[in-house]
Amino acid sequence: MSVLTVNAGSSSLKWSVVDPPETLASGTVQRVTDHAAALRGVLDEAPLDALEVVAHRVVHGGERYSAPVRITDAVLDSIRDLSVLAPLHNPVNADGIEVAMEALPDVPHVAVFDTAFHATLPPRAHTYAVPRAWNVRRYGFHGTSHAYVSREAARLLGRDPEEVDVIVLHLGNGASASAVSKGRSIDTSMGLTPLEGLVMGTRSGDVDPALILHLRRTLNLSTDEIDKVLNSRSGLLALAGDNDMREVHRRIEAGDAAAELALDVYCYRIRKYVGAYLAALGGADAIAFTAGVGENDAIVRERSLSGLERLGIDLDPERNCAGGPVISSDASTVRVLVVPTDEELEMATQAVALVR
Ligand SMILES: Nc1ncnc2c1ncn2[C@@H]1O[C@H](COP(=O)(O)OP(=O)(O)O)[C@@H](O)[C@H]1O
Ligand SMILES: CC(=O)OP(=O)(O)O
Ligand SMILES: [Mg+2]
Repeated sequence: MSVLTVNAGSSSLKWSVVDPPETLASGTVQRVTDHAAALRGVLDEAPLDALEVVAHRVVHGGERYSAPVRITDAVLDSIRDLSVLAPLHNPVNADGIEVAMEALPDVPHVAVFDTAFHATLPPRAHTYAVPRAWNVRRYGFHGTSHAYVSREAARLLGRDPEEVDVIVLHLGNGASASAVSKGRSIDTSMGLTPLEGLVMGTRSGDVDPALILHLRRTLNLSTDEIDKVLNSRSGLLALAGDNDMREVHRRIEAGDAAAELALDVYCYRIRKYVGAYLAALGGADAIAFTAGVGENDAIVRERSLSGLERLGIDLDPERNCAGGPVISSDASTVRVLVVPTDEELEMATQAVALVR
């Protein structure tokens, strides 16, 4: 019995065939522009015998979905309706579902939502101080990854997830931080949409909300233009000229001052969220770095957490360069970890639990 997972991210299409906890095959199509075409290619090549279920990553589940759900036409409609709150993701997630359901009509298809793990946010963390009638709130994203990585972090500490407080730093093309207390997400940096919080490849993260008014009034930009700039042409891309952190480092080595500033802004934002979540949790047992940048980039990890010894955070430079799993010194009261995420395995496990 096996599960096909489809993870249509903002910059890539990741897939795997999993027989939990075993991954039988997997692949990534990078720099995807046409997710539907890319998925058709994957479906031609992936080993799909004895397929039991297809698990689809869906970024925004809105108010309605706080757990995985079997996909029906009505579910697909509501995923499309939520596109306005996740413009880089829900449309391609929905396209992927349509392609896969057409190609594999005889197996159940399950949506696993990025927002689900953050359904436990307390009101003080998910409420914006704006009129109630607007019916907006913080949802948070990358939840499948934050769930998996916070559990893995507890395992590395040799403790039960219910006993530990962990800060997870998911640094991919999209990036978010979360505060996970005793297995439950209590705060996270992305908000109503995946735009808020950390600096990302092409997204600004936190800005003064009045920036949008300022742009409308002074540059006369339309809502769609502002949306496009903040989501697709900001972040590292705007500051350094490239959204890939590896290229940012290459430019810094070549003496590029703009790239140096971009890295500085990126890491300083992470540092501020770590401070905020240490306070929210009342201290943490561990900080876990994950996703493309978090798992591979020792410089980002060092820049984000250096000089925090007074907060109990003491990185070991050699362990950090070696890539973990433990990268803090023995004196560090907060253990700093590198934990490779596995959204595919987590999605597959959740989908199997739903259909069996
Ligand atoms: N060795 C590396 N050093 C620094 N950054 C890296 C490295 N490898 C990958 N990355 C970064 O990781 C990002 C992709 O992360 P990933 O988690 O796969 O993102 P997504 O799921 O959003 O597509 C790339 O944009 C790149 O900047
Ligand atoms: C929610 C989100 O930003 O996802 P990704 O990092 O895959 O773009
Ligand atoms: Mg991702």
